[in-house]
Amino acid sequence: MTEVVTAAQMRGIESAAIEAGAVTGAALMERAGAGVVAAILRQWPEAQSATILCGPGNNGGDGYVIARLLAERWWDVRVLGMGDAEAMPPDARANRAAWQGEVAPLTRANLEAATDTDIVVDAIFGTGLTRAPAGEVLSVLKALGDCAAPLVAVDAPSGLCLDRGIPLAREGSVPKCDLTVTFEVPKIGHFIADGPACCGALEVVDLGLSHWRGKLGADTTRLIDAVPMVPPTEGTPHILPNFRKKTGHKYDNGHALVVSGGPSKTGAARLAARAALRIGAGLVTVASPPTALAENAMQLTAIMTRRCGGAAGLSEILEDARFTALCLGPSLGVGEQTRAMVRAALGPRFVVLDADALTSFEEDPSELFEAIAAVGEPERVILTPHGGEFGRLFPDENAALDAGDISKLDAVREAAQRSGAVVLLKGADTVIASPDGRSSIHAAHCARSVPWLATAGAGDVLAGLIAGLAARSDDLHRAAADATWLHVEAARAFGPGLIAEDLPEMVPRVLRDMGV
Ligand SMILES: NC(=O)C1=CN([C@@H]2O[C@H](COP(=O)(O)OP(=O)(O)OC[C@H]3O[C@@H](n4cnc5c(N)ncnc54)[C@H](OP(=O)(O)O)[C@@H]3O)[C@@H](O)[C@H]2O)[C@@H](O)CC1
Ligand SMILES: [K+]
Repeated sequence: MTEVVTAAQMRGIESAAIEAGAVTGAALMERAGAGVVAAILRQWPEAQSATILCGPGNNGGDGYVIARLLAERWWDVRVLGMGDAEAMPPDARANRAAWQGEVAPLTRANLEAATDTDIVVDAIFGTGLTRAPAGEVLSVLKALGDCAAPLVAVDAPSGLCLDRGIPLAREGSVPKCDLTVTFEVPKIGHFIADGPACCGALEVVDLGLSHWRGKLGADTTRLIDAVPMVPPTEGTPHILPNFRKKTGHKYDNGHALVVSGGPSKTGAARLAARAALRIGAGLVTVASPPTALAENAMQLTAIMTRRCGGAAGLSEILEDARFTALCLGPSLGVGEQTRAMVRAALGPRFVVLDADALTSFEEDPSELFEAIAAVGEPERVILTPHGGEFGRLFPDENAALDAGDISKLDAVREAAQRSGAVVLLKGADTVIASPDGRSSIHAAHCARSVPWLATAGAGDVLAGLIAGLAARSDDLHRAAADATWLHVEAARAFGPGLIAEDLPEMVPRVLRDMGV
């Protein structure tokens, strides 16, 4: 998996390399600018002219390198620059001085006058954006949205916070780019919240800093491959070992239990159960209230059924230690009976709590967190809320997220610490965080965009995939990350028209195509 970093971590990598004498800032800027030029030439081989918008810092410095390199290729290049050249950081100042052409002021009027350009390059702000753009530069950013020419962002669409993926000014203040070219390693803001929609396709230019990247802490966020990058990442070898079943007895691949709701509320559990079986749990059983047993049994074949009378019945079933993972919540009903079942479920096995198992603790989430803590074994429980359920369980984190004070990543990390559980917050940007500090992001954007996955029951399937993988795994975070990837991949493989029942049926094809 690829790491994704904050702006501060990126600065740390860059300055460690420079301080060690391995590279100069000027050389990095040249590599960065050359990387953007190469990406532009690949993407728009017919283009001949560009308007480069250069900011007052090193992002602007990259812009001056790009202007020079394109002019050397006989492109017609126009530069609009912001700020006083003397006040620029040294490498940027040197590159501005090396630019032989004119630098017109970066104003909305000058941008709108540049109608005859093939490409517009946004090199106004990158990782150094510290506050909301205002005044003339804000006006320029808004006007960029109306540009007819393709828009290429250097490191980031200007105005986007690369830690939170949100505009630092108000909505509409970050241009929607066709291509974003970032450096060395993608930033968190490229993948969460508004980031992917603003970035367009994302390309990463290697600056040769992998040695210093390797010194990032263990709590660095991972990107769940395959990522929406250009060119597309080839293969997904890291996933293979986890998807491959153990040769041997069916019990060697675990036994997943999915708890069903009552009569006419049983479909969600069956969807989850089928997903768990398809992803390779050795056995899957649906625990059903007696009143819904016939309804479940009539629609299940390879999946077994067990009569389960409430929390006491569940405890009895779980005396069989061969149940290695449990999924509980889809269509289970909200209330004390579900709370009691959750308490009964927590124990020496992986437990996926979804939907009603989460909402049932809305009045007092601490009751759930105390029950999880009482199990004593870390990383045994995963909570898989959508945005609404997350707000019910973690109102403080959710309020800070809504206010833009913290990123989705940090909100989920805090939720993992607060709950003592792995937390997976669903969305087109899915974030997973564990109490041990690990975090992962999956962005279903660009080539991996699957709007048709927003369909009834898709969440139940995800819960089942996690339970099925966890049943034969020893790492719940990893199982959740791989299930998230597979969920999107199955939706991509089916395409538009998808309904939740189709997702488990696509799993064999996806696994086969991966070479599992
Ligand atoms: N990391 C790497 O390996 C490499 C990084 N490289 C490049 O460097 C970029 C980072 O450069 P950077 O640190 O100079 O920051 P950058 O984004 O240019 O902005 C800072 C300037 O903007 C200003 N400013 C900020 N907010 C503002 C606002 N709202 N409104 C107005 N002004 C505002 C701020 O002013 P100040 O806050 O100082 O008053 C300062 O002048 C990075 O994104 C990448 O492109 C490559 O060259 C080489 C390899
Ligand atoms: K930029």
